[in-house]
Amino acid sequence: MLKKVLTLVLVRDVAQQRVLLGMKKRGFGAGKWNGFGGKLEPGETVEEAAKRELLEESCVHAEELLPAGRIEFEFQGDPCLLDVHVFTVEKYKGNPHETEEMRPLWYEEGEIPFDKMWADDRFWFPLMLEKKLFKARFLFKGHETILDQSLQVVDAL
Ligand SMILES: CSc1nc2ncnc(N)c2[nH]1
Repeated sequence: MLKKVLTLVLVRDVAQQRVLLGMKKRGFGAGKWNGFGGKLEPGETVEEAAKRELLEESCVHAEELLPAGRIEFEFQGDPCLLDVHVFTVEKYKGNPHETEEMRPLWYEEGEIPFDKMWADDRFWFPLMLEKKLFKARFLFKGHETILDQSLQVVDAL
């Protein structure tokens, strides 16, 4: 199996109990509210890539990345496994702005639009919001159906 490392960043306004999501405007996952992130560039650490993608996609500058979880995605029939490092950001600079990639919007923690997001999010978002480190695996059939999954709280990633 080929493995591709990706980053996924959720910005939190803890004071107002809100989470920043982005409406993906093109490419993989277009039409869904997502976290921010993407691929690593050559020579980049996971953290550097996470900060860069967040800035590029939302104009928000992360001052501190908090590891939140690790998710492995498999898509039936696709030999490439996605190894996603999930981070939350509570200390950041700048206000979210729409970019070519993403239209950012703050959502109240109790009103996350799970039915307009990837199907996996509803399973791990609650752990992320409770600051419980998690490891998960999802086997997708297409982009909407989860065939198999595992999710566990861990002491360390
Ligand atoms: C490939 S499956 C996937 N789940 C996701 N959840 C939130 N934001 C993403 N970009 C996600 N991708």
